[in-house]
Amino acid sequence: KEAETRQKLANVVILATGGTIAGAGASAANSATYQAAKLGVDKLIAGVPELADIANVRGEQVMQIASESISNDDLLKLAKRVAELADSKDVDGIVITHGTDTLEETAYFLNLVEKTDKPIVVVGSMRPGTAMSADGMLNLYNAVAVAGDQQSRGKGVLVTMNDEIQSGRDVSKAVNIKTEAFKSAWGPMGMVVEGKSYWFRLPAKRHTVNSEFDIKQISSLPQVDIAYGYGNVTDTAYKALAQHGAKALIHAGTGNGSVSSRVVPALQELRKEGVQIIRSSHVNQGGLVLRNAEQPDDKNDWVVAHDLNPQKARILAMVAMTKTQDSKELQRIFWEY
Ligand SMILES: NC(=O)C[C@H](N)C(=O)O
Repeated sequence: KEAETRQKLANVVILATGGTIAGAGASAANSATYQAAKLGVDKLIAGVPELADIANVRGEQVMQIASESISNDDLLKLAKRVAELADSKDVDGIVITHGTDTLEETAYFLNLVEKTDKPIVVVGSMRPGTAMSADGMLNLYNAVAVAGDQQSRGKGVLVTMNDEIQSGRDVSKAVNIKTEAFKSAWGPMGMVVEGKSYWFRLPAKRHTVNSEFDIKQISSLPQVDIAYGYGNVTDTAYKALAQHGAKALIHAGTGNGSVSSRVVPALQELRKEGVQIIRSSHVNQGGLVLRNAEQPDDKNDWVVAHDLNPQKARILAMVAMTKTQDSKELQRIFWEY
């Protein structure tokens, strides 16, 4: 009988990368002071015995780091392992445990390059497992539930935090310290409660199986950097980043992606030298940047990041530039993904 139930349950692989969900503090009162990336994946799984009721779960430790230190090479390594597992007949869904600081970047990267409709769910926590009211156990339980659910197929890479199912493309860490940290300008796709998913929306942008990008064809990512817009800004950072090899610069602009008059000439010059200039906005939620509003993008041959925040725009620019160096193609990709 038990063997029969096990056969019916979905096979979910948990790929652990570190972060606060694997963190440990000195006392239960330490909800914000702790070391990230301490616990191994087997301990994470053992900490939530209820996982065995909803899926056949096994774990792999892909890396053990705090997510602010994730590099492009780490992204490639993780994405390639996800692709291998997605190809495997005995894997129904994949969960990635991850630090929350760059979780939105990894989730968007996977959303662009994984050619599978199997559920891929990225999850983290705001408090370490040693803290009072730790959120990691429930977030992980929900992630496994969503990854093992047939209904989650073909909806792009997902993020489960704070009982919500979010699109990996749209979601962003908008708040720190609190457990309600992850928000999307366009709202969550659904809720997951007591291991059951409730869906309300679908993503409108191209992802996973409908993406023109495939991790199996990507072996390295071009250097793309971000420079920040603010009052009294100079062009120093932009020029320095280009000098140090940036192939594209994301302008984390004020408001509508506006650019200071002190910076415009340097960006026009850098574009002439071949660096792609991509205007995005650093407003907190929903920075929609329109082409030729604020700046004459057609004349400057610049690209706008659509609704992508600067860190997500960096991810898309890197992926896109593995295929094209043409600014018009880049702009098409920014509209479509
Ligand atoms: N809550 C967290 O996971 C934060 C941690 N610094 C990380 O991103 O790894």
